[in-house]
Order: sequence, then structure tokens, then C-alpha cells
Amino acid sequence: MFRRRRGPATATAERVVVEGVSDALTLEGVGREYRRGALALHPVDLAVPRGRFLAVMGPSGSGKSTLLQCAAGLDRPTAGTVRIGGTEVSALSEAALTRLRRERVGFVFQAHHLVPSLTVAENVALPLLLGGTTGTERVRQGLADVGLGERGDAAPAELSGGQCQRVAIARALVTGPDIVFADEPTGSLDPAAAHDVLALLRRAVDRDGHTVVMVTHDPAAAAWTDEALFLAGGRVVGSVTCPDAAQVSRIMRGLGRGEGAASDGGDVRVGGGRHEASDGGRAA
Ligand SMILES: Nc1ncnc2c1ncn2[C@@H]1O[C@H](COP(=O)(O)OP(=O)(O)OP(=O)(O)O)[C@@H](O)[C@H]1O
Repeated sequence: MFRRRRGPATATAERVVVEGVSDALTLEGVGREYRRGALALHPVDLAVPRGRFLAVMGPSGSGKSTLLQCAAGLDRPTAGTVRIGGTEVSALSEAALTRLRRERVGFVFQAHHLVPSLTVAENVALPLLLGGTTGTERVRQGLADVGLGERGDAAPAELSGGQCQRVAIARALVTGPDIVFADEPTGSLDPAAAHDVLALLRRAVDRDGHTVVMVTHDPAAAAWTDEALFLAGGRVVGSVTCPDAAQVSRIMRGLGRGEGAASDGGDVRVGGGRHEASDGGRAA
């Protein structure tokens, strides 16, 4: 499904292009320079079709968060164009960008960022309330979907970390966003809770057609996705379709030694397929 080629925009840009599908996210030549002459993200072209689960991986400092922040409209890239569901993000005013993030983008962070003074149901409803609607039925259904249908009146403090993260997922999905960005969503969870969170994200993609881009360090988490994209030194250096945990671990070790992902014994395959095990059975 994903096709990668050297991009014409710059000699160094990697292009990941998907054809024939309405894309949830496209980046064209997107780069980020924090200090003059020091590119945290070299120009990258990337297209993510709707209904896909993408992992973004790489060593610390490789540019994962920078890529995610630019793609999600949380940061303005210094080069290139971001489109979310066909809308050019860089062309939006701050007010329009805030609205797009609220209505068409879902976020799940490592810390769940629930509002402690609101109930669980109110937390899920928050993006709708800020947009002027209540969506009571959607909230109810969203909580039921994450297995917390009976806990709507609870305070976040009464829930476990894994349950709070499930509430955060319900909140991210409640508006029916074009795309969900998840930044280390399992980073603070024990393996069982991480499994639950990944299963929910996988189901959101498979059952409901959501699109998820997830930054993770964890090869077992990447094994739930359709494609893993690898960054090193601010560049996309490879991608793997239907990744498995052992393969991703090997590539990550190679990147840690300064090797390119594509040099990992020919394991980097680009060009088709999606994760078929809806229960994420390959994940550890
Ligand atoms: N606000 C900033 N100002 C200056 N440099 C920054 C800023 N944010 C990130 N950087 C630099 O950009 C590079 C990429 O950082 P980024 O946080 O995107 O990496 P990462 O892969 O997400 O790392 P980690 O896995 O440790 O979170 C790093 O060299 C970092 O020091």
C-alpha cells in the first residue's frame, strides 16, 4: 500500500506515497529547523490513507515528536505542507487551526491529561462541549466501546492508569476525527493495560475506519500497526509493512548503532498489506 521513493523536492527527502485512496494525512516536503542550520526534521513526504495504523519509530532525538507535532498542527513546520483530511493546515489562521485540532484530530498522549475536576463522561464529552454540542449518545457509546460504560460518573482519580488511558482514547475518538495522533500511548502502562490500549486503537482502525499515527519506542506496540516508519537523525530511513516485534527490535538496534534501517538484512519491505490480526495477536 505504501510506496516509497526518492522525492524530487529535495535530494534527501524520502517519499512515502499511497495512491488511489483519500488520504487522512499528507506531508509534502515537511521539515523543521529549530536552530538555523540544524534540521530536527529533514523534508519528508508522507501520505497516510484513511483506515491505517502507522507507527513512527526511531532512537531518542531522531525527530519522532517533531514529525508528530508538525503533522498534528501542534507546531508549524519551517518547510512544506501538511494536509489533514485534505485541509491544508499551514494555510489556517490560529483560530481555524484550533478548531481543526478540536474537531478533526484526536490526541492520545503518554499521560492521559484528563481534567481531574470533571467526571469521566464529561472528559470524553469535552471536545464536543467546546464545539457547542453535547453528544450524550456518542459519549455513552464511546465509553461502552472502551469497556467503561458503567464508569461515566466516576472521577478520573478513581480509575487506574490503564482505564484513564482508555477514557483518553474515547475522548480522542468522540468527534469522529480524520486522524488520531498517539504519542507513546502505552509508555506509562503495564503490559496488560498496554495490550488493552493497543487493541482499542487497532479496533478503531479495523472496525470503525479510523486512522492512527502512533509514536512509540516499543517494538511490541509497533507489531499492532500496518506500517512502521523509522527515523534517524531527523530523516525517514525506512519503513516496514506489517511489522513484527523481533524485526522491529533488530532494526531499532541497528539504528542505535548508526546503521540505516534499510540495511537490516533486506527486512525493510515497502509496498502493501495491512495488519490482519484484529486481536493484535502478534504483539507480545
Ligand atoms: N523546541 C526545540 N528547540 C530546539 N531543539 C529541539 C526542540 N525540540 C526538539 N529539538 C531537537 O530536535 C531533535 C529531534 O527531537 P525530537 O523530540 O523530535 O526527537 P524524538 O525522536 O521525539 O526523541 P525522544 O524519543 O527522546 O522523545 C533533537 O535533536 C532535539 O534536541
